[in-house]
Amino acid sequence: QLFPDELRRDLRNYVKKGVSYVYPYVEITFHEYQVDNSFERSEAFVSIERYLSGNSSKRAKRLKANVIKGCKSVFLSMDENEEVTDEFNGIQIWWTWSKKIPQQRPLYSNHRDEEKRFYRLTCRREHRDIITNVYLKHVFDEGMAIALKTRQRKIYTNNKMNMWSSIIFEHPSTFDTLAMDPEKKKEILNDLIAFSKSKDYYKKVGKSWKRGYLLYGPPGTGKSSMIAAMANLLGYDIYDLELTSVRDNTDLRKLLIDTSSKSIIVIEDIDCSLDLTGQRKEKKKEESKEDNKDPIQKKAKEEEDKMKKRSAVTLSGLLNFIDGLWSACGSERLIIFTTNYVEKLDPALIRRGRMDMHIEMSYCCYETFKVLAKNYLDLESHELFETISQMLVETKMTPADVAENLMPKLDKENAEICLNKLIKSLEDAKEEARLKALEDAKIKAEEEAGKKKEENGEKEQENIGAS
Ligand SMILES: Nc1ncnc2c1ncn2[C@@H]1O[C@H](COP(=O)(O)OP(=O)(O)OP(=O)(O)O)[C@@H](O)[C@H]1O
Ligand SMILES: [Mg+2]
Repeated sequence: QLFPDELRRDLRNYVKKGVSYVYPYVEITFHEYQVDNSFERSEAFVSIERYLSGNSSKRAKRLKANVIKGCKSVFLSMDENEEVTDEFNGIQIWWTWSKKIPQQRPLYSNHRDEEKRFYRLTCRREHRDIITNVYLKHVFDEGMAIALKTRQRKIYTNNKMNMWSSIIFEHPSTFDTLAMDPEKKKEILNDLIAFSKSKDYYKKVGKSWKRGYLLYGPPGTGKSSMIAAMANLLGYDIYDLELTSVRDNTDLRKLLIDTSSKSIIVIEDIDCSLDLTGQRKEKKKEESKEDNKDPIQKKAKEEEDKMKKRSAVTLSGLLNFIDGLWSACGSERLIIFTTNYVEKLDPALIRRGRMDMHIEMSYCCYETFKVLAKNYLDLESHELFETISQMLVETKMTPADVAENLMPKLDKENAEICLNKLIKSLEDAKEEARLKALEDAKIKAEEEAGKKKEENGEKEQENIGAS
């Protein structure tokens, strides 16, 4: 034997080293499926796909359009074997993707197309460390962020089987269209943005990353619109929790464990959805309508009442959900309660720390009106604004009603006609309020007179008895 084994091995290593010395690049490959028969696409692959679609579709010459499930826009990616160049801190990186079609088709394969797709990154050898340590993290983070931005958001509601069912969430309300005092709006906006960025802070202080808001105010003042605007701002999903169809605390817990991070959990009308204070309370507006309901509606109402009685979710169950230990599973969540009657709520439910921010949505003031006029009529100022401003001080009207008046109904209705429509309704509302006040005063006077009469009657009786 001319070459002993050892020598041969050394020689081989030498040749390898020599070649890699001449070849000044490093290649890293990312396969779509890490394990051959796994269903799940590798997270790295998906992130790279998104990153490159966002970043380099401008640079690639041949593009491929994809529609991805659960993603709201068409997204472009480079075509097969196309190369795109990315730049990071002055370093050049080349990306390509291609696929391998295996020689032997596996008998059982989970993938629809058996080809194996992969991305390949090429960079210069001296950049290897910065690429693997910094650049790739940047790619993954960006890719995740793009995925989050372009995904279709959902609104979930709990059904009778105690599971969430969802539909696509496409509410147009935003903080621009939301009419309220600009300063208060700014405060809420800042609060939300600060929350969404403070992952590390919450970790540092040892709190789970969530925040509670209580929205209260009369019907039609924009509480639901505010929630939609929050979801749109942060890109969160919404879980609309109907407490009356949750049977007990165990079911509540199960539902909440099933929610994902980056979401808003909403309990609307908390004062009437749960027996929190010992007696059930209904919305006033519903009570007055009770008498002239048709039988079908009445039946439905009875059913609902029955449901409510069956539901054994308790205040302590709910509080546990808000800040009990297990509420820490999952993170980055907002919890929002809405109510028309804040004074009816149990103080334990709304104390600070549980509901971090109390937001009052109130009747339309001049500032609110100005936002609505801008949104609905494209008006920044008008000679009628002055009049309306004064009338809004005297008369309570909800933003919903003001908006209704400002909306042009017919094509020929211009801004001035709409403003006059609003003035007319404000006058009507004022008159109505005046009449109601008179009526109330009359009833009160009658009651008092009745009481006096009774007292006098009793006295007379006593007098008769005494004599
Ligand atoms: N502050 C507001 N800014 C913009 N639009 C508003 C505002 N308030 C109400 N509206 C309009 O009125 C409609 C009803 O408002 P919304 O459903 O948000 O009221 P709400 O406070 O949730 O009422 P409820 O207590 O009955 O649930 C909305 O679709 C919206 O168009
Ligand atoms: Mg609402």
